[in-house]
Amino acid sequence: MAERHIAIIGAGAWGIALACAEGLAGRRVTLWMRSPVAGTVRSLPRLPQISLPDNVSVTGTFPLDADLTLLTVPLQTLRSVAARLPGTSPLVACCKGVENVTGALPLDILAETQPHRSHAMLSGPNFAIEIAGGLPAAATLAAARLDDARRYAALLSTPTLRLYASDDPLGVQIAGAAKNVVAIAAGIAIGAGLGENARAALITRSIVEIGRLTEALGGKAATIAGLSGLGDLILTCTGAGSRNYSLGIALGQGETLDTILRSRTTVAEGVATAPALLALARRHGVDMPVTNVVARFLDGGIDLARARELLLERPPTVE
Ligand SMILES: NC(=O)C1=CN([C@@H]2O[C@H](COP(=O)(O)OP(=O)(O)OC[C@H]3O[C@@H](n4cnc5c(N)ncnc54)[C@H](O)[C@@H]3O)[C@@H](O)[C@H]2O)C=CC1
Ligand SMILES: O=C(CO)COP(=O)(O)O
Repeated sequence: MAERHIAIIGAGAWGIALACAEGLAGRRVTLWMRSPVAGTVRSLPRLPQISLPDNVSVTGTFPLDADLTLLTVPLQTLRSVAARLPGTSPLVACCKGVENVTGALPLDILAETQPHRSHAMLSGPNFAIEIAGGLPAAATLAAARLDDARRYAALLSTPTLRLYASDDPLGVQIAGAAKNVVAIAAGIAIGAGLGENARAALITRSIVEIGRLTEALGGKAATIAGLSGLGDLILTCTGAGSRNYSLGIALGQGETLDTILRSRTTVAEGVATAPALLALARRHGVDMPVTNVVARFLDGGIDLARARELLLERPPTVE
């Protein structure tokens, strides 16, 4: 079989990690970054401890001839980057979130900016540093047509990164966006000293609200039990490496959002996604209590004491 060429757009932690995984699996990889690079670059600022495999080239020019193009820029910048992409290869969104201004999901943005190309979504419980280090992991590759999802999953799977195909891109996108918001809630619970029981309750109840929104938008609630839903909730709501969870912990300990954001250079997608996800749910008449508390707390509408009450004091209904 001819050598496969994978283009990766965005050289943050996730782009670097996927470049390592694909490069080590023997594929030719072109990793695009917005700041021009000179000469042969083997390590990049977001994961400085990682050395890129030889078959990964880093460039400031958009690649033209890839078999598949992965988009690994932060969700809020996806539209501006996708609109400039040349070529015809299928596009795989690897970013998680809801666009703040428009309420668009990743594949809505690709449909608007690149209407003539095929689109898919990759999402799952995957900390970049572990993927870059070749540790075993799994994720979901979803496309509207299962045949496409299978093809792209086969093209991208590696001996250590197992990709499962899905024909529910909507559910996978909602799950990937919502888990970052829930991770902030889980962090707040732990940071505020509410305990691990409280966190487990939050994670479990969030599955219900994410499933409700997914169904209301035409997706499958069962997707939320998979890698992009439950899998990523477990990782992000308990893993110390999560930026959303650690941001929540700092908030729960009383730090202000401004101070936390000023001390960081990496993206915590849940911050911009929380209000957009809540607005999306409201437009569809879906109640999302966990998302509601996170969005209101982040915008200063409620204080920590009220957030704690709201997270834990809803009258129990029927499970
Ligand atoms: N880091 C992780 O473990 C994982 C991240 N993701 C998702 O991948 C997406 C990217 O996250 P990370 O790579 O971790 O972020 P990061 O914070 O490490 O890096 C973001 C990168 O995007 C670049 N960037 C920012 N604005 C840009 C623009 N307008 N045009 C071009 N490039 C721009 C930055 O220079 C930086 O290199 C997010 O949606 C995140 O949720 C998904 C799975 C795992
Ligand atoms: O999406 C991720 C793991 O699947 C990364 O989570 P954070 O963005 O919270 O670090």
